[in-house]
Amino acid sequence: MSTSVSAAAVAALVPPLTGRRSPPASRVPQICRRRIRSKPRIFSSSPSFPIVPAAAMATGGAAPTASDAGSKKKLLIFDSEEDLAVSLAKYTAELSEKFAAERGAFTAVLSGGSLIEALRKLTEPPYLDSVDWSKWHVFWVDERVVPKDHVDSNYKLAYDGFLSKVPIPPGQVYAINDALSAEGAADDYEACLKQLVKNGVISMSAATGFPRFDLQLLGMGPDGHIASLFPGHPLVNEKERWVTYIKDSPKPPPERITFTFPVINSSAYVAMVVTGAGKAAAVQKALSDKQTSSDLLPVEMAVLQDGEFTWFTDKAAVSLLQNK
Ligand SMILES: O=C(O)[C@H](O)[C@@H](O)[C@H](O)[C@H](O)COP(=O)(O)O
Repeated sequence: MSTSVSAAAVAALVPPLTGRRSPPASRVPQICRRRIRSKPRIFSSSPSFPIVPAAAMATGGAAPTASDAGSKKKLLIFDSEEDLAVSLAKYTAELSEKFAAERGAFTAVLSGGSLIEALRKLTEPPYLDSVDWSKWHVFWVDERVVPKDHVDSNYKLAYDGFLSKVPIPPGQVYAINDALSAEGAADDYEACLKQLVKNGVISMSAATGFPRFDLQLLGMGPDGHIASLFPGHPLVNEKERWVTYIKDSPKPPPERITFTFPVINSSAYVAMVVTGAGKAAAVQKALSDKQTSSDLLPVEMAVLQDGEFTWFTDKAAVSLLQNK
């Protein structure tokens, strides 16, 4: 398992990304550290949730382009988790190819939880060989403040289930500094991101002034939380910080760091991977026509400024939706 170094080390060690070339792996240091029918079903829950043609999905043909993005939302419903995993791998691989070609790097953000298992097809043929893993830069939307070899660590979860099986240069995997307090780890991670923006590895959103990650792969809890942004917690209103911390997370462990909504909402692409009946009520609220602004779940506050937001769901997760 990789070890981490401080964010400050990135400034000195990660070379700027120029043109279409990413830093050679050797020069990059350790981090700062259904059976679906043949095609997924695409569902529109309200006029504000437009149907996007399946061709725009990674089901074949060209990968989606940034100019296609706008602020689109799509809901994909799979008959099985297996089919979801197949589609998610293809979607992710095509975005990797698109961003690697356009900017010489692909910035991918992971959450913890069941998302990692849903990414398993990326570690198998054809993607194991066809994806240009040297272009990947991996981040966490949230992390538990525990040692990286702790059973609760999102880094460990991702390393064991995904990162150890694909040849991403270790220096392009940005884990938190687990020697620091929650406050310190959040500051350190934000400093790391700022340095990587300076180096051109992470894009900036001209529209929001926050970093614009190429793809954020997120999960949602049964209570509608995403990242470590929980319903009713003041952190959901953070407008300045890129990364912040929580010491009273209702989901254990209590101490975590998390991206803020301005960073999540500046993404180019978000894949929201949600399966199981336990999440059906939150999915129903999030995709219902009757949204009220007073009691939004965190997942409802994930509204991209200029990007494409795709729900990857199974039948159980959408079982409470009408007209599915
Ligand atoms: O560290 C965490 O706890 C996660 O990042 C968290 O936001 C997770 O993604 C959701 O709770 C969904 O988890 P499941 O998919 O396992 O339900």
